Amino acid sequence: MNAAIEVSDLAKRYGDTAAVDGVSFEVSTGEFFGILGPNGAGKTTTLEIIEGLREPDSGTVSLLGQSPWPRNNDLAMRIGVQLQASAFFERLTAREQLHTFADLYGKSASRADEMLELVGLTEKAATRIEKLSGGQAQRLSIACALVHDPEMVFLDEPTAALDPQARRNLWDLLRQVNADGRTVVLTTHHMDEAESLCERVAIMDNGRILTVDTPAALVRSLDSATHISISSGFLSPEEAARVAGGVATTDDDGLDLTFTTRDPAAVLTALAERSALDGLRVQGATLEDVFLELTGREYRA
Ligand SMILES: Nc1ncnc2c1ncn2[C@@H]1O[C@H](COP(=O)(O)OP(=O)(O)OP(=O)(O)O)[C@@H](O)[C@H]1O
Repeated sequence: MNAAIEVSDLAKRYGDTAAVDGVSFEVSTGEFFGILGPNGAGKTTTLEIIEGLREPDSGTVSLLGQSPWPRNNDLAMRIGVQLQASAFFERLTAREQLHTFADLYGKSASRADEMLELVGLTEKAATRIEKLSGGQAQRLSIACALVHDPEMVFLDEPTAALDPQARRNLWDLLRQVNADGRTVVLTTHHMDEAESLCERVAIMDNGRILTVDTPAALVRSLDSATHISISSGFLSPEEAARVAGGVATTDDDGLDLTFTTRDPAAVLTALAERSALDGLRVQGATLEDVFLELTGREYRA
């Protein structure tokens, strides 16, 4: 594995708060890596230390083979950091904003326009920052992070405060950024975002990393049951018991008849044989179940 980032035993305190408390992980070149955790878990602090924006109390970071602290220009040219929309220059249009960033990095105006196109904002080029929607502003901030063609991009909660459609559009953009060969590291408190985008996820809570793996492996490691529901009223209790057939428990709340099983194929086959598939829903374990298993707490972002 060719590590783009190596983080070892990182720690950072703010007064009594151990914001980052012994964090270690590696990210390989070209990987889409996520740091997932609830508010205050320490994601932003970890990211800022890796980006070279904050000095750790202890521990080491190797970013593209170099130390990000104190800041050095070589690294600054090779990484892209998505700024919060509030960090934009005031009163500029989207195009002026991006041209200003391109200029700072010694890149051409045509490169800036290409980035505007990439993030789908060409039509909004002449719109002033304060008139952009939340999703458009987020996309512009991603364009700013990409304008100097960095090898690696850092995004801190890139889809916070977006509606579901805008989030999905942004996911497509981020997948494309990664497919273009860039290493992408993002923080998120959305389980579904981590599950959908990231090749590997570090689950963080109270300044510590609880586990790091692919979302699929994390969910598989739970060995948890699958819930299969159909609408109530299509099967008698006797038939439901036959479908369960000793491999499932049943629960009927008057709306849904739910089978909980570790052998979903058997239950689905028995339901299909009876043509009892009305309102079918199949729910496997999710990263939320992984968080619950690791912390004993429900996940609340
Ligand atoms: N500049 C600071 N001064 C004091 N405490 C801080 C500072 N920055 C962060 N903290 C505290 O450190 C802890 C970790 O914060 P951090 O912002 O890294 O978490 P996070 O996982 O990114 O959370 P969020 O999703 O809410 O941004 C929190 O308890 C926070 O209150």
